[in-house]
Amino acid sequence: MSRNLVIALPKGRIQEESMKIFEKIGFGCEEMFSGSRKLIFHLPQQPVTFTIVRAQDVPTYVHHGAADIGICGKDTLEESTCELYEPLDLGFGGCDVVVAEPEGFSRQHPGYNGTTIGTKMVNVAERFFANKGVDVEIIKLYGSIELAPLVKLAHRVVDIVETGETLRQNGLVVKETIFHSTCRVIVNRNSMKNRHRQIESVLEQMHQQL
Ligand SMILES: Nc1ncnc2c1ncn2[C@@H]1O[C@H](COP(=O)(O)OP(=O)(O)OP(=O)(O)O)[C@@H](O)[C@H]1O
Ligand SMILES: O=P(O)(O)OC[C@H]1O[C@H](OP(=O)(O)OP(=O)(O)O)[C@H](O)[C@@H]1O
Repeated sequence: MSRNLVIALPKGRIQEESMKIFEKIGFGCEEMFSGSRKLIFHLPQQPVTFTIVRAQDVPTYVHHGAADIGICGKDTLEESTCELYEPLDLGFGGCDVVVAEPEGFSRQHPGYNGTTIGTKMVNVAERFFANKGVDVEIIKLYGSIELAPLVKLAHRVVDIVETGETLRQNGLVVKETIFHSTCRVIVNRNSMKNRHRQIESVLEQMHQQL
């Protein structure tokens, strides 16, 4: 008998919605909803295993075949260098990836050339500015991105905006939107071939819930 279908669920703000969509297609797991600290859950009635993975690591687990299927934001996929299938847009987890700056900054410095950019999303930022043919210095950060321009670590940031509250409370404004992001289902390339019927059926059922 083949091994269980392994599904990588993202920890954090998109975890609950991700679990809910699987619950709706009959892959509910009470223990997983109960605040357990376990990172792996085998469904009792089905050949399905869930793993709990940091959102940014989901593409890596799926790319290497440690999971057959995963859920993560389009922003995470754009940042990742993994080769994956991305068959379904789930619609939730909506946010924009933007260039933001202190209010009024562009009146004095309208261009990007010679400026510094603070961001978690180094690959996205590099591609975006390279496509514009401008020369910027990118500074890799891991969080509190909006702080960077306030303390003169960087002129601007590339970051996620959902409600806009973090920008507002820190006196920043959007200069440009790079793209809109929503959560996607991703599938390992070999799994898509070797477990085609099973994965197609899961995708079809998920699609029906949207
Ligand atoms: N306000 C938001 N901030 C960050 N991500 C958001 C927001 N709203 C929706 N998202 C989506 O949720 C996904 C997961 O975000 P989450 O903060 O849980 O994980 P993460 O980006 O890996 O952060 P962390 O470094 O805290 O683990 C993002 O990749 C993005 O697609
Ligand atoms: O538009 P909003 O609704 O305010 O959401 C956007 C903020 O949320 C995220 O930060 P997060 O909470 O993940 O903090 P961190 O970057 O410090 O990890 C993101 O990096 C923005 O700072």
